[in-house]
Amino acid sequence: VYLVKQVVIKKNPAPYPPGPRRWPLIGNILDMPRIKPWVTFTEWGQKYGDITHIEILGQHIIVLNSVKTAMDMMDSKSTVYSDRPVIPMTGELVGWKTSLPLQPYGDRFRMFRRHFHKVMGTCAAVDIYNVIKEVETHRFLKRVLAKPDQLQEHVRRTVGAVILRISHGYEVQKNNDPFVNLANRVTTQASQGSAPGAFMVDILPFLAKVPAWFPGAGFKRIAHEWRGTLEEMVSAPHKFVKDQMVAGIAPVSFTSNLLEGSDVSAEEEHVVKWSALSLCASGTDTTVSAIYSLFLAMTLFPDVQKKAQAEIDAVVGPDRFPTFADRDSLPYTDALVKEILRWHVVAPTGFPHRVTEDDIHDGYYIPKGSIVLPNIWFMLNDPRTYANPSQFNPERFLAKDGKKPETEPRTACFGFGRRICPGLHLADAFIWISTVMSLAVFDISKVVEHGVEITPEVDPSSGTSSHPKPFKCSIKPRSAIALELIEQDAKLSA
Ligand code: HEM
Repeated sequence: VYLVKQVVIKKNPAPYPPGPRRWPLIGNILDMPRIKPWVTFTEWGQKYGDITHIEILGQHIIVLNSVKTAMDMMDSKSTVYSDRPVIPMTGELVGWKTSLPLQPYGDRFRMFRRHFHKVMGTCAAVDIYNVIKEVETHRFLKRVLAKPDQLQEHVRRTVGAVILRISHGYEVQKNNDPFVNLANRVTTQASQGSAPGAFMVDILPFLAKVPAWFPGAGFKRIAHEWRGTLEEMVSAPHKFVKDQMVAGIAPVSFTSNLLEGSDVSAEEEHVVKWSALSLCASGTDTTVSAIYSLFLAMTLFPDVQKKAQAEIDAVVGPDRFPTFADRDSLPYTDALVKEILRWHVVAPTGFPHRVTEDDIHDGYYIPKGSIVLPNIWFMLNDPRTYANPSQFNPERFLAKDGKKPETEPRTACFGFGRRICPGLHLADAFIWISTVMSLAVFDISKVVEHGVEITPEVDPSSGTSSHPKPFKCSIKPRSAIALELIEQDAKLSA
């Protein structure tokens, strides 16, 4: 062992960052958490510091536990820290490697990012979609009023409707819309498939060669089924746009915008198709999780709800819905949205970046090919940054009595560097309008069953996007005027 150590130390230009003890051959394979990985990553952070290193069968994995380190690596050295790893299950077997989230860093990646930047790269660019969000959120409130016990389905349907309208100009007409259902299936499967440690083939890639009938190769059958769903989601809505364009009735959308013009090459069309898919897939599950967590927080923290409602009542009054034009006048509600993004961390371990060159960071050796995982959950629950991080307290984001607001969660929750979430302006606006319109007209509270008040459990799921555990809550109109507002027509005028 001593001799081996000598060789390693000689070969490497610096030591690896500290981490759990590695075993011969298997390295840290037994240390890699499969469930709620952010809990273990946080323990590592406390034990080894902000940069932890593990190795699994020669694959170096670096876990980061502070925003500063994540920025220093993935922002400041973004040319080296912006690739994506090869993910055997989701990327190769299911086929996601063609989409933006798994696109290798390079020219095609830049083509994808240009598309996103054009359509949603600034607050002003996403303003165009505000009317869609307001109208669809109004429709959401109507559905919640009719069937409050189906909250999660209503959130999924609404987010799916807005995203599909933006990506393909498709207006969801009725319950059980085929494209919304398809999009939901695709994103759920992707989230399950890409959770760190969920599939053994991601740790032992040679398993990909095992035939599907082989005992233990159930993952291959799953991959085959998921690939079919993915391919349908890439082509079916795209065909819808093209048919509409031929008929001259296509509304402006991400896809129609990028397909317009006489000569779009086959390669360009391919990227447009997959860009729109990336938008739908990455934008739906994440936003659903955030909006659902808003209802969980409001069930658990009635005082916060009352404060936000008091602010909305004072600024907007009871006779109309709040709109985006009111945002600057509603600082507490704005702080509430920040606290939602901090308290329920939608992407607790971010999305892995891959290092394309050897690097020495803070005196530690980060070899080429390392996978970097930011522990975003801890970054947003770090007591060095947030006072009483487990407490739900929007006021932390308001300046008060000479005290500065605490750090914006958006510095971490949307990821880092050149891979930062390209949908962040859209997501932020969407969560804000859902919050403000819902609280304007509804009281959300705990349900009472057989005389007993049920307190929902806070138990977020594992997965690339983490969801609150399904819960029951009571959702009732706040007043007769609120009921009237909800029941008004919700027409799409844009
Ligand atoms: C609450 C909502 C959302 C959260 C918390 C979130 C978070 C994230 C995170 C953490 C990443 C990984 C960044 C990195 O690699 O460092 C990401 C990537 C991405 N997000 Fe989001 N996101 C949200 C909503 C959206 C929306 C609405 C869209 C599209 C409209 C979207 C599109 C994407 C895409 C395409 C990527 C891949 C970017 C790339 O690989 O270059 N996201 N998001």
